[in-house]
Amino acid sequence: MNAQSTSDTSEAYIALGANLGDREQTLMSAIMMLDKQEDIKVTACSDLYETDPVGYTDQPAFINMAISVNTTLSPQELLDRMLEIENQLGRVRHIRWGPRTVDLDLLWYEGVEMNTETLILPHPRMQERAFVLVPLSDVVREKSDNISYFVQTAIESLDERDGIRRWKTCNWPDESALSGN
Ligand SMILES: Nc1ncnc2c1ncn2[C@@H]1O[C@H](COP(=O)(O)OP(=O)(O)OP(=O)(O)O)[C@@H](O)[C@H]1O
Ligand SMILES: Nc1nc2c(c(=O)[nH]1)N=C(CO)CN2
Repeated sequence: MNAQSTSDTSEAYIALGANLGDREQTLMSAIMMLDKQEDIKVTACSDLYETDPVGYTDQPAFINMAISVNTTLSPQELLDRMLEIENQLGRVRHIRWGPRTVDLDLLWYEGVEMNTETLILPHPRMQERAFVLVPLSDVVREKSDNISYFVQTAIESLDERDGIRRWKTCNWPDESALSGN
């Protein structure tokens, strides 16, 4: 059974990005692969945004999204599943901040702050990235917890919000809502 919202489940937020191959198809595959796991349920999905590359700029535009999940996994277990999915979808690491088939970042995990060699929470660079915060604001809008306040405050503090274009809507779990927008 998929992870439902009970006392042993936690809410987490994941950012997705892609700028190689069929970006939209790859991102939807990643979301479906997460949701198919017994201990992860995807609960909401942002719109899809086309975004100009940040950091290393000589690369194609990205599609960026964010999702919320309920999970019974620990933060590290959840990250490990995300990295497995990146590998299954053919991600190869070349240049830091360079082109990628798919990138999954764990942004925030309910009630957890941590800093290990393999996982930092909340994600250390999320506050400065419009390509993360704008999609994330779609999925935190209805939330009553402090993530919503955190995201809103961070968006207001951004120096730069250009280069982010709404591309398509995503009415998860109705995949057909993606086509023909
Ligand atoms: N919150 C986090 N989410 C995802 N990866 C993290 C996180 N904290 C630490 N990491 C570590 O970062 C490593 C490298 O991640 P990745 O290759 O996706 O970086 P990047 O996308 O190039 O850059 P950035 O981290 O700035 O987005 C991962 O293998 C993981 O162990
Ligand atoms: N627009 C955009 N730029 C980026 C992105 C991304 O997802 N979107 N990811 C990066 C590495 O994490 C570096 N630069």
